[in-house]
Amino acid sequence: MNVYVSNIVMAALSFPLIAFVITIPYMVYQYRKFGSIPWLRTLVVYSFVFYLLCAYFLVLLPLPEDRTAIVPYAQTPQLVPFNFVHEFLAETSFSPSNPSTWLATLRDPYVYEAFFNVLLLVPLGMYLRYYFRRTWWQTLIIGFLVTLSFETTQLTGLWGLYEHPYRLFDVDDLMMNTLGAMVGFWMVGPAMRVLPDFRLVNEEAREAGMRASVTKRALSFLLDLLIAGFLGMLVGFGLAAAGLSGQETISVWTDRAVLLLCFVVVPVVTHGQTLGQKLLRLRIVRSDASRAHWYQFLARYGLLYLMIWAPFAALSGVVGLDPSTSGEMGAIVNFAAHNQTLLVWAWVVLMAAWGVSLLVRAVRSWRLKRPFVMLNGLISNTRIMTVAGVERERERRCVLDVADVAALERLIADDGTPLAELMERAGTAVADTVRLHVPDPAPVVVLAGAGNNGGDGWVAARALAEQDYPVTLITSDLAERIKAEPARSTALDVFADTAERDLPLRVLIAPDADVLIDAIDGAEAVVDAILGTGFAGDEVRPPYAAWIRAANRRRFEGSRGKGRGRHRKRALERGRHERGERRSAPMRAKDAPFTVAVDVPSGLSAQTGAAARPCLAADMTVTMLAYKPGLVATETNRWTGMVTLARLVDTKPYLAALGDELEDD
Ligand SMILES: NC(=O)C1=CN([C@@H]2O[C@H](COP(=O)(O)OP(=O)(O)OC[C@H]3O[C@@H](n4cnc5c(N)ncnc54)[C@H](OP(=O)(O)O)[C@@H]3O)[C@@H](O)[C@H]2O)[C@H](O)CC1
Ligand SMILES: [K+]
Repeated sequence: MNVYVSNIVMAALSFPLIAFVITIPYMVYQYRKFGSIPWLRTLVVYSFVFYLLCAYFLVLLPLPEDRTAIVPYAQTPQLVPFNFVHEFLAETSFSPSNPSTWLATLRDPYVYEAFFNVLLLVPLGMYLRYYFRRTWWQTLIIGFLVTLSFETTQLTGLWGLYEHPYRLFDVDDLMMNTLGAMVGFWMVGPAMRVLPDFRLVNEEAREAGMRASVTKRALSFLLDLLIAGFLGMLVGFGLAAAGLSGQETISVWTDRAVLLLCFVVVPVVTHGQTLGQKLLRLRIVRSDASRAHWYQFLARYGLLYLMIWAPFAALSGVVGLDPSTSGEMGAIVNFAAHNQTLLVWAWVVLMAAWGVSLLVRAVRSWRLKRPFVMLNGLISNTRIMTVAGVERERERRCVLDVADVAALERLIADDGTPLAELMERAGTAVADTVRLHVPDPAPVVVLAGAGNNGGDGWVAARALAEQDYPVTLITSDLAERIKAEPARSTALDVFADTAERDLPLRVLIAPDADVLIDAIDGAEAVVDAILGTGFAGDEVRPPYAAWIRAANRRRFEGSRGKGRGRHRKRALERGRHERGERRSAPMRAKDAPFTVAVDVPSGLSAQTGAAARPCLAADMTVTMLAYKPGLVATETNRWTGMVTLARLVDTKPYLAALGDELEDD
């Protein structure tokens, strides 16, 4: 027993070192893959590393005294399955019918070793299922391979490091370890219902990763300094080889050249990325996310260089250091040494001003939830954004009026991609969004209007049903009575497909209020494909108004089946959240379904952003082809939730043509 404990202590002692070594690569990998690093993931990954360390130490330690040691019992592999049961029965007085022998059994080495062998890989099975999302058979194979690696390491004497096996290769160990992995796999199953789902954690991390956090920027700067330091070292070797190593001025200027290369020349070549930023998918841009000029990189990093070194150099002058000892900033130091009183004051004032500005910028960024802006960024009019953030910002700047979107659609159709195909892609994009937020098949309600926005809804409904999501599509009329094209043919197509392929998709035509509310109450996701860019007026007509009210009620009040009925009824009568009379947006209910609006939330004018009565409140809006003016105004955020763009096609060439057309007009 003591051996187990001491091995775990050994693992705990070596863990900080391992953690230190893996942290930078881990952060770089996570930032590249997800953009941000949730604490939960770090906890899980580091605990997994610690567990592996414990497992290997338990299996491999203690090592024999010397390389040639022969451990007699370990020389012949034990290949008889269940040998430990025979040995146990042969050597003890255990009798199943005699309870007084049971307790002694637990203290028997054969029993507790088998127990520990099972226990050893229980966590592995848990991690494999919960974090790595492996199936049972993959867990079985991985569990077996891991235990095989333990046993072969023992058999080969740490892969040849020792001349003889120092522990017994035992098939019973293989079996018990693998069993342990499977026990872990089954045990974690029920817990996964309450544990956070890592697919959603990843999704949130991706969203949060759109921002260039302070940590991410600091890490990229650290990487750049490491790269510059390494290059500086190489140059140093070069200088030494050329016999120039002793010359201070040369080394000062080569250091500066290396910094210039890393922080100015490289960004010029890569259009705004130092190597560290490239690694972490960051980019230096102007404050409006447009491309920065070479002199801005120079200003940004030149200022930073001065901000880091000048105060120290000036201070050393002020405190009377010998200019010749302070190296590269000698001139400043020299000047400072001769104007001490003046400089002491100038220095104090500047530092105080800098401190105050730092505080102001920090409070501003915290209150407005905006990234922290560095002083050198402010002066050079540059900032660091994530590559994805730059992309999104640029997309959001390319806003098209609703009439222009229609013109764009025509251009695309004339070029050979018909509207029906665009509808197919639009609906698929919506279904993909639902699947990202509700990763396992669960009931979905699609509210489909009679226009082409509804057509997108029909496509999304089929795409989800194809992935085994039980879908209820609510429509106001029979598919054949839909007037808009290609919505009509698409709906007919989906209808026929559903019957033919027996998809889990039921269509409710003009359901009454109770049926509608029941369907929405049972849904994990709601797709709002009622009204899109074709909506007009400041009131939504029936039956859509009732659909929107039902979806909003479920979103803000929770499901009807879950108590608080009277309270909810009153709230519904007041209907304040629909009329937008509340100053602040109402709280989303905890159990609200994920609500995604197709193109624009129903009731919101895509052109002006004005909300009609009622207007649907979504968690996310997937808008097609281009952002519309009504979606980018911050006030509409409470209806749209986060807005993402589904490009459907590469719109760049068409946008250029459209631009020419608009100019001609
Ligand atoms: N942009 C693209 O690339 C694509 C967009 N698609 C989708 O199509 C819609 C636009 O479709 P459209 O048919 O032009 O219009 P809508 O479906 O948004 O709306 C038309 C229906 O709305 C009814 N309506 C209008 N005002 C009201 C109101 N105040 N109350 C109730 N109902 C209203 C209207 O009924 P009418 O009786 O007035 O005719 C129509 O039934 C776009 O948003 C995208 O989602 C395609 O997928 C292709 C690609
Ligand atoms: K909609």
